[in-house]
Amino acid sequence: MAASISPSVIMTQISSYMNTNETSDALFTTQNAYNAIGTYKWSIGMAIFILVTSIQVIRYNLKDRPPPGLKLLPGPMSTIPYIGRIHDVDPNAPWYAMKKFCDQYNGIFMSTICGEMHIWIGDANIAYDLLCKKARIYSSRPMVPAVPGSDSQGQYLPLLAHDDHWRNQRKFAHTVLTAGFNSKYYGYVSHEAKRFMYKLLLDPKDHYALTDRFCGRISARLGYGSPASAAAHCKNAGEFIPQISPSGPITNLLPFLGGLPEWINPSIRKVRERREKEEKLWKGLMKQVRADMDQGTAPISYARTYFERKEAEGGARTFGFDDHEAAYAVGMLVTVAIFTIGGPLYCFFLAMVLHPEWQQKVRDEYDAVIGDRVVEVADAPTLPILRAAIKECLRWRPPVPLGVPRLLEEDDEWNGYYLPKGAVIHAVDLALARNPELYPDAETYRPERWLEKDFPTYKEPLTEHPRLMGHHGFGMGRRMCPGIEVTEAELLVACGSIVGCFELKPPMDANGQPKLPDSMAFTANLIGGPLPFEMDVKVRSPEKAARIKAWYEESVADEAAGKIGAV
Ligand code: HEM
Repeated sequence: MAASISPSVIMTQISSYMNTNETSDALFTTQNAYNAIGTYKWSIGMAIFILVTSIQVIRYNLKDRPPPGLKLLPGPMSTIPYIGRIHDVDPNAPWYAMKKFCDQYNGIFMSTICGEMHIWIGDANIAYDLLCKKARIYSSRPMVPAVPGSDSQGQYLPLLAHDDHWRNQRKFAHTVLTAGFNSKYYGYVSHEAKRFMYKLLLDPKDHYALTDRFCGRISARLGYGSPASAAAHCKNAGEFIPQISPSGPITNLLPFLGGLPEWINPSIRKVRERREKEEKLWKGLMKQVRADMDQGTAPISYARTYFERKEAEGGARTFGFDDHEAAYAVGMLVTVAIFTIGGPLYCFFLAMVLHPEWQQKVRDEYDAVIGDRVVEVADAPTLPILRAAIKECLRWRPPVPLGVPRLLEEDDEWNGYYLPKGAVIHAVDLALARNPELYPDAETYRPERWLEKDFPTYKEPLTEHPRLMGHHGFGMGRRMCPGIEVTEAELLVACGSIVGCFELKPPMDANGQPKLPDSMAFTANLIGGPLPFEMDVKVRSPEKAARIKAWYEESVADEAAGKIGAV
């Protein structure tokens, strides 16, 4: 996604880029033929850089002029023309500055980043006016500069332009996710929660990695019917998300560097290598599912659904795509569900450590309603306190604080302002989540805002509300997130079961004082979550520990008996 720029991000990245020795190590030690280039490589590199920059600056000065009668949106002055505003934006959390500017400019402002216009929306009504009412022209995505062809090669659904690849993949996602929802995700979620708790019991300090792996295993099961690829998917997801983030490769900040050879811009090589590995992984898994289907042993999965539909249609282009695109459609759904759910799940643990009073309320509800078993997806209506504690995490620390960027496909006008074709549009979720009228005391974690009548966000009946569906954190209009229900299911089961069986506390320092985690220490990625923090995870009683062990053994036996995913 085209990147938001920040002053220090650019300076830090440029300096680390200029200092890297990677180029010389990789290519210039053994091949004499390159010696001459080696000697002048920085001169050549600088010459190319200056040439490309000059062309960009000229183009920038000629485009985006408003037609008569219209004006450009207001926005902060650029400290360095063309590059964009480059001070007072924290490179590790640019969303705070963007939220501040949204407030300063009454909910919408523009900035220029490397000659490209970015429009930032921090008001839900304006976002609705543009992204929903004018969905025809506001539903595309810009290419991620560091991932060439991200919008056009029929690969990554969330990044595709508003085209037939997107329509086909979106339909596929809707089909498999709805089937999963209707079948309560085939029991995969509670099945994996038993393993998660057992592993936590054995190794309570490993909570960060276990959280990631829990999401990866469910995702791999849903995608391919087996958790075997979970580790490979977690690794790929962990490398993919920085590569599409402003804080990732330098190309996302200075897109014209994407045109340079790999020896000048080594980040291009890293992206290429990850994509090659990912393609091999995803195509290999599709072959495996096909082979398991031939043996009659393939559990239900997105991949099996694709092949079954293809067979039923006599081998035609099912969902409008070939096997190559099908591999991407499945692989991307598996990948995206790891970091999107993993971040809020870990954020829930953070909130529980910082707010023991809410941890106790969630636990009391578990004791009263669930008693002595793992939470199931079907328990949702009876657990409003748990749902409120989860939803408040997504509002308090939005996992996609800048939204996922859109690309404006035609020139537009809004309230006398000119919004040019090609502008990158961001609905800044952090700003929406801090609306003081909707969310009084917005900076504070207060799940009661979803449970008590005197809050503007309260909704009845509590058997249904609060729920994640309809929350602005999942976007809006045609590109709204299709993964909301599976998110609800995984968070409900994992958060409820873990607080029901364990106590989550801050560790004590040498003076016996609690070492509270930093509630603001989050990843710098476009879609993120808390950085690993210290947390004591203690099982509530020896009886609970015995139950967790028994549940796990049952789950292993169920798996061995072929009961899991046997649809
Ligand atoms: C807390 C969890 C999640 C959050 C906060 C979240 C948020 C978002 C947001 C903000 C968007 C962009 C919407 C827009 O442009 O208006 C999006 C798109 C998307 N999400 Fe999620 N998401 C989550 C979980 C998931 C899961 C679990 C999946 C997969 C099953 C998923 C799959 C997708 C896909 C495929 C898109 C692209 C849709 C399109 O471009 O048409 N998300 N999500």
